[in-house]
Amino acid sequence: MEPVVDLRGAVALVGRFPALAGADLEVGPGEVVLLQGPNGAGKTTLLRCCAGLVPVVDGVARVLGCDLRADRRQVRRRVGLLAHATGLYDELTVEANVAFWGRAGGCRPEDVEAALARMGLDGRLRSVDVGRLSAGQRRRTSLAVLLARRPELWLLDEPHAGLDQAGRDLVDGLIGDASAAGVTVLLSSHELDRAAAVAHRQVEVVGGHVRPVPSADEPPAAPAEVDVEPGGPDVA
Ligand SMILES: Nc1ncnc2c1ncn2[C@@H]1O[C@H](COP(=O)(O)OP(=O)(O)OP(=O)(O)O)[C@@H](O)[C@H]1O
Repeated sequence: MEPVVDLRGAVALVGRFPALAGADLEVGPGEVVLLQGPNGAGKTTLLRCCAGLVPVVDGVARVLGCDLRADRRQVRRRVGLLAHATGLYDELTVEANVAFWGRAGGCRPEDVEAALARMGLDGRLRSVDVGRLSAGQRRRTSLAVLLARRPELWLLDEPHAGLDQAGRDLVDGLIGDASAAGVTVLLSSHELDRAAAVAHRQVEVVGGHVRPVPSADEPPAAPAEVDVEPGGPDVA
């Protein structure tokens, strides 16, 4: 089966800066993969790259079977990106935003209703303009948009940020349900304990490269073999 995300030596530019500098990552259907790594490492760029928003100039970059180097626009309808910038319209209500962005992604009216209910936005908040929402309520609205669009690949940039305890638990539940339904999830987070609990595996992004992170129950790597000259190693 073809991987959902298939990056091999992918180089992606942000402006003229190669924020992905030869990234390798393969993710299969239904997998939940956590991207960890320091500030500026390239996590957001990797997620945006998979959403078809960043030009890939070298290597292999295929997402959901689409060749991002040939045409990165075709993948956009099939993925859901939860980003720092919400893209929501301040002057529209929560419900109107979810309906607008949901329809742009081809969703049905019942998907909008189900998404609002799942995110706890089906009461008073549905009629409130997004410009009047708190940061956490906006985050919930963005998540409702993502749910309504029912994407095949979820790309979540710091999905727990700005949410209260109930909201964080809700996000974890959404990720678990999505994965159980065969949806693939890539998420970045600095809240490693919480995010690791919902992920099947973790990778580390450093300097625009991706490295595996061994799982806690994997045996530690064998020590590297060292060639020792007869007479023993030099001691400084
Ligand atoms: N608009 C831009 N122009 C130039 N360089 C940029 C731009 N946006 C990001 N970069 C650079 O690309 C690199 C990767 O940034 P990215 O936002 O992907 O990192 P990150 O791992 O998501 O960081 P954080 O944990 O702080 O969110 C950084 O070195 C950053 O300075």
